[in-house]
Amino acid sequence: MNDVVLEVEHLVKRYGDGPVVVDDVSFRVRRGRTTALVGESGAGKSTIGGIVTGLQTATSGRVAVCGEDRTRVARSARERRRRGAQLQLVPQDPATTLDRSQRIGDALAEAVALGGTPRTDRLPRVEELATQVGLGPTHLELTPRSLSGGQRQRVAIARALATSPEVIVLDEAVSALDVSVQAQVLNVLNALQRDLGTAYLFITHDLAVVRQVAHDVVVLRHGRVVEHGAVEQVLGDPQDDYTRLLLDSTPRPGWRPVALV
Ligand SMILES: Nc1ncnc2c1ncn2[C@@H]1O[C@H](COP(=O)(O)OP(=O)(O)OP(=O)(O)O)[C@@H](O)[C@H]1O
Repeated sequence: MNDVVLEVEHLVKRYGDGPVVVDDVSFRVRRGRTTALVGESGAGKSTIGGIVTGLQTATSGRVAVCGEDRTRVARSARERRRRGAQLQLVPQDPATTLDRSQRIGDALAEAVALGGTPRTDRLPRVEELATQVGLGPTHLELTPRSLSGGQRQRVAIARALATSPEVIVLDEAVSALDVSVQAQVLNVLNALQRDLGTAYLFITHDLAVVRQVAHDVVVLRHGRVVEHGAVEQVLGDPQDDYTRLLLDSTPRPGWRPVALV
């Protein structure tokens, strides 16, 4: 039971007076494991990610990280830092969170400092983080502008790792990358999980990605969980029509688009 690092229980979200967009969603993420949250556009995936990371508030329900309640917004900078040390976010587009004119080395040093690493240990820690995500010393001298999309995403992952969090939420973090770069970043994530035991909540619309990284999957439709379980079980023998539909619309080896006549 104590290997549960993220617990979401009966989560409900309405924006203002609008309709319910997250409807009684519950799931868990275990230490060193990956849970994927899948569903088509508008299913409520990013809303759940926003609530879990504290960027949005839930209408009702409960979120706990490492057994501590996170339903309320952090009240102080100290509390935000403490929470950040346990859970980090990697967004779809790191350009939105990386300072375009800041050297990568400085951006990582800032994250390391926020994580509480003593001054004398910061440079070695920055170098260690860069190595962990497959970036070299020359990359640390560059600004995000001079990096490729895949390299920028590695920087975002390194920054998320700076506080040695128990869980990282990745919101469509590889969706904008082409397939070969995507595979490289997914390999980095898998290796880090093996070495560090970090848990991931992987938000994606892409079932091919789910097969490559996730242990468990939660299928969402219109804000509700339609199916939930081990990836092999849910994708290998889907019980819900919507999961079958998602699977049928995912390109696989040998898949041929049906000609429209
Ligand atoms: N700030 C907001 N105000 C009002 N409605 C919102 C807001 N953000 C999201 N919604 C609505 O909530 C529903 C769920 O959106 P959400 O972005 O969580 O879905 P998603 O599964 O992440 O979709 P996508 O893959 O397209 O990002 C949608 O109907 C969306 O229009």
